[in-house]
Amino acid sequence: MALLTPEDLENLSMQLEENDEMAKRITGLDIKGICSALYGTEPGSEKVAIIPITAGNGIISTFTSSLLFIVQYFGFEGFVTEHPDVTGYYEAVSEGADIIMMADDHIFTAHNLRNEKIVSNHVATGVIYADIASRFQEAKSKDILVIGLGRVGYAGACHLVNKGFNVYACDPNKEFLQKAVDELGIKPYCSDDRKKFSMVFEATPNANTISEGMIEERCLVSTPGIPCGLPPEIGQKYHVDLVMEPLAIGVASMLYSVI
Ligand SMILES: NCCC[C@@H](N)C(=O)NCCCC[C@H](N)C(=O)O
Repeated sequence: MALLTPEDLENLSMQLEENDEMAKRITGLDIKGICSALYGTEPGSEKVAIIPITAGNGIISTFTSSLLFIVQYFGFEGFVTEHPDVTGYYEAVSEGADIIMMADDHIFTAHNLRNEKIVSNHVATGVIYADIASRFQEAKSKDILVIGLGRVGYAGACHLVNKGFNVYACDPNKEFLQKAVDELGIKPYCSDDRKKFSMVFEATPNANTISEGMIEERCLVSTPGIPCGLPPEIGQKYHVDLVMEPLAIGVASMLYSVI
């Protein structure tokens, strides 16, 4: 899994506001509205503790401060613990945190101590980006393309199947693809079919995974992927609406899913 870098998190406020406006324009709902529709929840007085974690590759300089900005943007009270790791956990609980957020190099989690709900960033991110793709108001069918069936893509594909969409998917890993066919009943996407989509959920850590043979003239691409899977020239040529942001949309989904 590619780790975030401080460069990914630069101008987070501007990226979040631009994507919030884009989501509102093309789906009719802003990110808060999509999260509420997804989970049937609304923020209350939950207090969120964010704990820096030194394991593995260690602390990413702007990660916890970015999380604090995001938590507050979505209407929660939040604080970053003074200490990392176990000491930070003890501090968080002692300070009355309702929700704990922390990440090592493998799992980024939100855990609600009051209702015991817990979620990983992979699942929460896959679900919300897939949901955004499925809400394209100009879509003329329920056909939707999922590119990438790893932990994020699979969670998104599962959500779309449950919502009743015709899910086509592709992944270079044939085992990932077969698992999704067997367990979710998705249809393998083959570029030879020359089928075009107006809704694409892209969940790969690779650039340029979207080719022009895949997309309709009016199309929504929704992706948490870094780098972006949509080549800029194709985005311009097809007037693609792109929802892509490195951290905040997935974090909003995590928070609303555990309250
Ligand atoms: N959609 C967001 C996915 C984030 C994930 N790819 C990542 O970089 N995880 C590593 C975070 C490490 C944080 C560090 N331990 C800290 O606490 O600063």
